[in-house]
Amino acid sequence: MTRMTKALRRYSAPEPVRLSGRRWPDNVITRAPRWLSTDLRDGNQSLASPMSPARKMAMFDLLVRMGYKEIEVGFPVASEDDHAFLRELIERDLIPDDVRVSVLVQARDELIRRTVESLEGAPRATIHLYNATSPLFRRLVFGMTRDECKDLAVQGTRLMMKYADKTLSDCDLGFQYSPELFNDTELDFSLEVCEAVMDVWQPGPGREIILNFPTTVERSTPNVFADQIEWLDRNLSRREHVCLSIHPHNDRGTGVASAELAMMAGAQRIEGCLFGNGERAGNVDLVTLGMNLFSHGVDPGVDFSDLNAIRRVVEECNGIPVHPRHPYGGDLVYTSFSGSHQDAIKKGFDALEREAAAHGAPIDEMPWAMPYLPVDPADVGRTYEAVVRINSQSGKGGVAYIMSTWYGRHLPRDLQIDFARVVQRRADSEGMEITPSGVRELFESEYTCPPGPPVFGPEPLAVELHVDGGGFEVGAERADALQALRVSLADWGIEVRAVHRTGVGQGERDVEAGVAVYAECRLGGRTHWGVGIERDAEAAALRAVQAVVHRAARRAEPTGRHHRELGDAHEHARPRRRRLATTA
Ligand SMILES: CC(=O)SCCNC(=O)CCNC(=O)[C@H](O)C(C)(C)COP(=O)(O)OP(=O)(O)OC[C@H]1O[C@@H](n2cnc3c(N)ncnc32)[C@H](O)[C@@H]1OP(=O)(O)O
Ligand SMILES: CC(C)C(=O)C(=O)O
Repeated sequence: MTRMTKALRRYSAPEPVRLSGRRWPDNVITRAPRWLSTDLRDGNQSLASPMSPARKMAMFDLLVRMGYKEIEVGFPVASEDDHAFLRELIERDLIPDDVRVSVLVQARDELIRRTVESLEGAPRATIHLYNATSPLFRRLVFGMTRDECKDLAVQGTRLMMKYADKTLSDCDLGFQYSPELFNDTELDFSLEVCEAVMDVWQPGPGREIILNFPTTVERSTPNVFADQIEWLDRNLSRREHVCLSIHPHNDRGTGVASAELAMMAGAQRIEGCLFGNGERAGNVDLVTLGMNLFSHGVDPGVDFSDLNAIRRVVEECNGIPVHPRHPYGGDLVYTSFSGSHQDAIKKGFDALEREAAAHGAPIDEMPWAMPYLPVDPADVGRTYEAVVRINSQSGKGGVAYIMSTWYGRHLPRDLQIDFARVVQRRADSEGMEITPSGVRELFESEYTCPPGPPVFGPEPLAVELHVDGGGFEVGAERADALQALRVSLADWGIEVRAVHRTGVGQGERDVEAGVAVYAECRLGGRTHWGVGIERDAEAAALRAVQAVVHRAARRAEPTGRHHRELGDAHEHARPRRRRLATTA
């Protein structure tokens, strides 16, 4: 018996909710909830080194820039830093008119008094009061009965209102109450406490109450939380004056799912942190939630269009790196290494370009239907550069993608296959990723030839292929020239099987303009590819064939067997009827 098997009997699943005729499974999320960022409170309190005032300010600025309208800025009685930060926001008038800050406090007289005082001068703010309500906490932490526990919340609310009456008469004051450990609390008791709190606060027209239900430690599957929220949604009195808020944690890794199902069940507001910072496995991740909405065409009401910059600020403020696989924002989430994924992505981008051209519309206005990419990286400020990266798992699609997107080289299919083998050999031998510039260098060393006549065999092959003068006739049309080239090369035992001509210069990194000719030739009994890129098609074609000869020579060089091949190839290359043109 392993240690874990033995330990199994220590755990049990929480009770499911008995809810008949549940409605949430049929609901669809069609609009964004109200968001509250608790980066500066729950997020901050989970850090080994809580944020300095400067880091807090950077986080606050970011949240405001992104469009968050409700921001929990701290627990003012927790630390001098929290208090000072709140005072700075108020005294320097740094809270935009459409932003409401909130502060958290326990249901303890002295702490409530000081919290209310810390808000003095704020034009608008929300006080967030909490106490734990679950049976475990009632027994273990507070030693209280249900009634005493309810009374703690009721007294806390009364005290908050009493102090606020004195100190915050000019403040547009909001109130939020959270039964901490809601998900572990008997539903009827959560309701009883909330109703008692509402009896004190008296929500009504123009006087909302935010009732916030946390999965303080996530312990159930998300459907159970959704059932709990639907049950509240059905049973809370004064429902139209209640903002039903949730505060999911992520202990089981299902914080986002819990939040989404709870929205379907009636939650109107969500509290969380950017990139899921927060206690233990984090608060629910506001980036993923917002981007999930976006990916369904629902406006999240928050701007993620420069996700890299957002991530940098968050990493800096929290001192915690965002995982490379973090949904939407991680370094690797728009990147594919594996061949079949790359092939599908390349085909997807090719189709998108074709469809955009057919509609005469820019690509970024076309519907997004891309294999393996749930959203367009460009929509969150990412480039396509990292979409495909090359290692030993890659295939021809990926290699072709790099060559076309980065360098504007649109390789014919058979050359893609040929080059993918070359890349695969290199990736296998080096056992690591090959960068795009590495791919290009490999391509050039394989398929292009250095300037000057090609070296072929022990003696230089005295061939320089000229377009005009002596070698072969060049017609007025490019096609004629290529045809002439084809005929003439046949004289040399070089069979040009296919010549592909494309423009170059559409790559992200390569603005070289001109014509690329990809020549597939038979020489010495083997197929060789060569590439020429020149200003005009004829020159490029000649350069391509020259590259073929060069490559054939290189491939024939190293071994005895290859030397024999070289001899054969040399033989094959001797002119049978006429020379094209020779250098001295
Ligand atoms: C799930 C959450 O994230 S809740 C927010 C948690 N965040 C924080 O705790 C960070 C800020 N907290 C602090 O800085 C400190 O805890 C303070 C300043 C609030 C209080 O500090 P202290 O009074 O020194 O001590 P401490 O936190 O240990 O207090 C625990 C006491 O508060 C009581 N308590 C805890 N939570 C609450 C609450 N919500 N309402 C009323 N009493 C509470 C406990 O029962 C305990 O009482 P006891 O001393 O009679 O046993
Ligand atoms: C104070 C409450 C909302 C909380 O942070 C939690 O329960 O996680």
